[in-house]
Amino acid sequence: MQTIVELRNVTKEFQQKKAVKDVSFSIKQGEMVAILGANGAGKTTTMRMLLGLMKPTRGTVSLFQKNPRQKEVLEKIGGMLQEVSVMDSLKVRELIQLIQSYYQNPIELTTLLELTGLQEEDWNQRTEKLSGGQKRRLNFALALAGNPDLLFLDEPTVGMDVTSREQFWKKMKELNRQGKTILFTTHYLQEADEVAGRIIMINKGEVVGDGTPAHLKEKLTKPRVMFQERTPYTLDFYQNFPFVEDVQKEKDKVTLVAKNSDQLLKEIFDRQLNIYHIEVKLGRLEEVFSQLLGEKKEVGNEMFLDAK
Ligand SMILES: Nc1ncnc2c1ncn2[C@@H]1O[C@H](COP(=O)(O)OP(=O)(O)OP(=O)(O)O)[C@@H](O)[C@H]1O
Repeated sequence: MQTIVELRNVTKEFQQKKAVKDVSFSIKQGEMVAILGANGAGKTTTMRMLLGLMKPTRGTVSLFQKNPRQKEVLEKIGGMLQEVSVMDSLKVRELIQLIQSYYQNPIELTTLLELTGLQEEDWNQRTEKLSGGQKRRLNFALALAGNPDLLFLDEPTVGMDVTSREQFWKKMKELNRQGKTILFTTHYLQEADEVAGRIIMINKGEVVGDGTPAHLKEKLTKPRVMFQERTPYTLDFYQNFPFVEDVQKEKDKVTLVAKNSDQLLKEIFDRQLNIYHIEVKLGRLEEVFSQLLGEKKEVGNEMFLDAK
């Protein structure tokens, strides 16, 4: 597949501060890529340079082998940035139609409604009257309005409720299957793990990890052997078991963090433990993060990261 996004040795400095340091990566057509990193890691700055909204201090950015500001490129890309700024005096429909008029093959309005979850009754609303969630949907609609081949989404699901988030990713996967290339940032590790084919991790302006979620987890986490007990064993028993690094036990459900999952399984079978539903799983993306980025704190089921 063709390379359509390329950063070569890109550095961005603000006064004395280096927000992005010598970053290089490329993305091929059809990829769905998540850029992850703690607050202030340089994700938005990278996104802005890709969208041609900001020039790198050094290095080159190209989209479709061209400068991101060229008209042929702008016609093929769509972007949704964190801050929601729309033209207040227009109605939703007028604004979308205005944006569509800049593109050669805009997406059909009904398809756009369906993709973005905007309701027909929102259509004639003035944009300043929309709620936060509706404004994000409108922003998403504006990113998609020109039927772009390449989409940039900066924290697209912030502020969305769980159902909206699920629906959003379902649509994104559909668009990706149709061949669109999607690059997004998020702080929700679980959604990156579920939807991204590739994760690029940025820490303090530098790329510190790049690969499929499975590849990163294989490389940087310990596997888990999980099962249920028929006969209860004590925590001590598991802690002293060969090839076990850590133990989590909740009622009859046991998770053993393995130093070596094949050897651990062999020991389990040799000793004929009275257990069932045995599964081997890779470690979690959160661990990849703590390995690569340092401190973390948990909020609900998701992991948010503190910049060090
Ligand atoms: N216009 C600017 N002027 C000065 N410093 C800036 C500017 N934009 C970003 N920075 C700094 O560059 C660094 C990277 O910021 P950036 O917004 O790219 O991070 P981020 O990874 O997107 O963070 P977050 O997850 O919080 O959105 C931060 O230290 C930030 O303060």
